[in-house]
Amino acid sequence: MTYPHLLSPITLGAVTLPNRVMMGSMHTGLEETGDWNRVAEFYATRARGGVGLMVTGGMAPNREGGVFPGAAGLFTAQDIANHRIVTDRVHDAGGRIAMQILHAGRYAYGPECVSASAVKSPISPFPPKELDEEGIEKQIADIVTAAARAIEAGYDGVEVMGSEGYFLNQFLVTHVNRRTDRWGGSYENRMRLPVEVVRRVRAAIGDAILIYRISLIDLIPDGSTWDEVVTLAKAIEAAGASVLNTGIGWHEARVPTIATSVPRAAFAHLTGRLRPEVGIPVITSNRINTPDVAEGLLAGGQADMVSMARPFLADPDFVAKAAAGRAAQIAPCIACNQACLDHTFSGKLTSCLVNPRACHETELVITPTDAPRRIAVVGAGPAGLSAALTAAGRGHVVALFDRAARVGGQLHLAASIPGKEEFRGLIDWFEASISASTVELRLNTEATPEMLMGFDEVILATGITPRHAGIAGEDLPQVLGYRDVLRGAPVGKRVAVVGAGGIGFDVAEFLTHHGISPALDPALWRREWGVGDPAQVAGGLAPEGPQPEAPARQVWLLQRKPEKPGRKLGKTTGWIHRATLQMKRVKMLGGVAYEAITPEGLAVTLNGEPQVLPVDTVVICAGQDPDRSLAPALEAAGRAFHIIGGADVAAELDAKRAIDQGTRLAARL
Ligand SMILES: Cc1cc2nc3c(=O)[nH]c(=O)nc-3n(C[C@H](O)[C@H](O)[C@H](O)COP(=O)(O)O)c2cc1C
Ligand code: SF4
Repeated sequence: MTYPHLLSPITLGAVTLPNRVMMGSMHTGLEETGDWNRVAEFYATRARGGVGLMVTGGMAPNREGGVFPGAAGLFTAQDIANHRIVTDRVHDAGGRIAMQILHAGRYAYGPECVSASAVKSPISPFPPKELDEEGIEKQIADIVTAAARAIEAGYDGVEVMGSEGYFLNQFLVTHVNRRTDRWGGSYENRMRLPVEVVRRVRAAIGDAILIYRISLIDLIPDGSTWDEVVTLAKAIEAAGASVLNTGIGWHEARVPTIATSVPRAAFAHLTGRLRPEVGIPVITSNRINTPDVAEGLLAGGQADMVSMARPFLADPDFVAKAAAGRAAQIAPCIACNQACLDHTFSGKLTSCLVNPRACHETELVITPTDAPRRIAVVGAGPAGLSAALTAAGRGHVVALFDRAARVGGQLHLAASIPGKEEFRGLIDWFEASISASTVELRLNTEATPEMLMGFDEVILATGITPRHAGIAGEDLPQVLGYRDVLRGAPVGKRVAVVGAGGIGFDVAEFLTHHGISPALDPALWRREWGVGDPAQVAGGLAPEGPQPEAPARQVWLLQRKPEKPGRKLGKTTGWIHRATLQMKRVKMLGGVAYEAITPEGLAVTLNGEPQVLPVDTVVICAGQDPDRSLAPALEAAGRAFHIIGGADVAAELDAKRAIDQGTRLAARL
């Protein structure tokens, strides 16, 4: 496929971009490391990959507006000099970059946070201080100063963050803005702050690019109406913005907006609705992760540009590969959030499950080898595939063995879960990358110790074997392993899932679901999560609330630990899995002592009370053990080997760790 729309130039103010792809803003934590060479290399790598325009992660305009204490910003001459390292490197690489200014308002983590009114956010422990007239003036002045400094530091423009429920967004809605002065009350008054900010930023930055990120749908009660969004967009255009980028949902919204279970381009129709209302270009965003989807949106008139944020963590060369007819080799963002947003929210540096080099460009350096060796990799799951591809890319001679007929290992199980279909894209990418590489792929082949003897290095990536739960009656026919279930074994109507880790949750989602996956059907997904039309109801939440499909089965999700199931799920996605299972009326129970599986069901003791759960099927998700069955024979033959992935640590299936470990091992062989 070719991408004539995506790869056509567009002019924003004084700057002409070579294509219509923008890397959306992502706070990575890199700036806070103080290693500016590393920051510069992160962006320069993506500039070299051909992206039209990049936006930095949100920079604080002042201390009170930082998302967390110590959030980076342009406060001193040294800060400006540091950012200059980044912009110089990006420009040398032929790229363009704008700096996002993000004032967090009541989302700022700290007692100094400020907002329109003293209305605490449900996701922050800190009630904000209500700003007085002088305080508002100070906030505007600080944002304008940050913009002017960004230009001084060499940025091609700025993005003013006006969505996701941050400071400027907070002034727009009566829910947070209870003021009666000229900054509150009528919509004209409530939008005064963002419009004034844009007007003064424009005056401060000359003809540089000015992006305004506008919230198209707040997904909170009493959010903006569609008429208000359009009114604001027109006023922002008149105030001097070059382009409107779109934001979706406040952070406190209880609707997922970027998770993998959100359909691709689920909100692009709203950008399409805004586009004819304004004269400046509009950018669409969220869950767009392939050039085909992006091209389709532009060709269909939904937007003038496409923002992709996480896809540029997964593959810095997205645009270059699309342009070169190598789209199948673009490492896909599977929207898992495991190494990006989950890291951000745990105070760790952002990276990417698919691409461990993301934000580690200066540290995880993969160079050609000057001593090519023969390397055998056993197991074509994520660990083995990553090791094989990295080693072959460096010039080693690699053979990759797997007893299965396809590469992917446990990724196939993940891909079978409704809402995790993106994993198929990851398998496809591995397959395309292996066939474009020099790796000798030996599928349907059970590697034996004898076969491995002639190699210089042996890597065991043989994965896991599921563990038994140790419950009496586990050998009865109604007891199944999770692998059998996910591969399609018949299951009854009332099911106990034993073990409520990530796999237990996945299995419960699989078992309660029937019909098409909502992730593949935007209308179904919107109904399931209660997303309405912002033109009908302020904020865009359907008045009738979420309307999930009836569950296919009654499921009990059980764990021994006496805590609420799901504690260990991803920081930013755990709530989505819990909410999904609640909608499917799954009974999630902790503190369960398993007594026995009998023809009548599963006998347990719960809160000291013995009882029998009347289930016809029991699915065991009790963890897994490393499969190192080849190790003893190799050891006996005196053959050294490396162990990676689940074969190394099998506590929880962890593709992020597997890919990272495989890549890092092969980078140093
Ligand atoms: C790790 C991470 C950090 C982010 N930080 C910001 C930010 O600082 N400012 C912002 O406007 N959006 C931020 N976002 C949101 C992205 O710009 C984007 O809207 C979102 O990831 C959905 O787009 P995507 O599916 O293309 O990734 C962040 C997203 C991620 C994953
Ligand atoms: S960690 Fe997952 S969501 Fe984040 S960029 Fe990588 S693939 Fe995408």
